[in-house]
Amino acid sequence: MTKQPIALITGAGRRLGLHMTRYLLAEGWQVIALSRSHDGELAELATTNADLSIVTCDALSDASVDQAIAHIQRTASHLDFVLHNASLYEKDAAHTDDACAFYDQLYQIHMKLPARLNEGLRSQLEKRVRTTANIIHITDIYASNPNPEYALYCSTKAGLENLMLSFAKRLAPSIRVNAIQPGPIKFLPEHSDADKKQVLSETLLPVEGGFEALQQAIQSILDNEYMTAAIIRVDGGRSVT
Ligand SMILES: NC(=O)C1=CN([C@@H]2O[C@H](COP(=O)(O)OP(=O)(O)OC[C@H]3O[C@@H](n4cnc5c(N)ncnc54)[C@H](OP(=O)(O)O)[C@@H]3O)[C@@H](O)[C@H]2O)C=CC1
Ligand SMILES: Nc1nc2c(c(=O)[nH]1)N=C([C@H](O)[C@@H](O)CO)CN2
Repeated sequence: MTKQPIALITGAGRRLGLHMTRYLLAEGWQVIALSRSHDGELAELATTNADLSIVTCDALSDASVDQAIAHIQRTASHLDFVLHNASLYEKDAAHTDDACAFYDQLYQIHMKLPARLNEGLRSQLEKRVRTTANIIHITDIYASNPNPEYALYCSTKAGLENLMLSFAKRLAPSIRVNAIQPGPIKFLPEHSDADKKQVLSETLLPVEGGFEALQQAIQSILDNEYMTAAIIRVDGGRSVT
């Protein structure tokens, strides 16, 4: 009897992470949702989905990450997919008084957490039920062409992309590792109308892509057994303007 595939999603509490949690559950996956809190829509979803388990994980706490990895090592018989989605997106100018602490946070969320999960859960990924296991690093078009207002964010997303290449080399052939570079997918509430207008004016397809656009790219990577160490842009053409 084939066992059910299991996915682990970081930052699953809202937006893309929550969207992908819902999508993979609907596709018949078990989902381990890493989140800083057990409340809101994710907790509500877990009350009606036996295939969804929530694991507390705050990238800013080594103890929290240690406990999350140990819990998954103890309880997950296998893993088929890890989606590194967790992220912090703030301007450097908002952190003139705490730039060092802010940089540390960006490193912990965008680089240290993914690297620790990839290494810490390697044996579960080797036991996958699918042909190959998959790890996808969600980076940003800004990893290749940074927005100087977000220099610290962009540099750690570039680091996340470089980590993808190393893990693709280290974990082949049983585990495939790829990156997706989103463009203007879904603005945050704090984006002003002027910000949104400016960004879309620089985008060949001048609309927000929506989480479904990323979902389709993720599914295409999962379905393609010949993809590893690839970087896929989903940006409405913004990166070429
Ligand atoms: N939205 C867009 O247009 C774009 C998005 N991207 C990338 O796509 C991915 C998804 O984007 P989006 O959904 O907008 O992301 P969000 O900005 O909404 O953040 C994603 C999640 O990161 C988690 N997170 C934040 N801080 C921490 C922390 N200290 N420890 C653990 N988790 C943390 C939160 O999960 P929780 O609350 O569950 O803890 C949050 O829901 C991100 O990696 C983002 O950088 C790239 C370019 C454009
Ligand atoms: N963690 C996040 N990273 C990014 C977001 C976001 O909402 N959360 N949004 C963007 C912008 O939409 C950008 O693509 C357009 O200005 C970038 N990264």
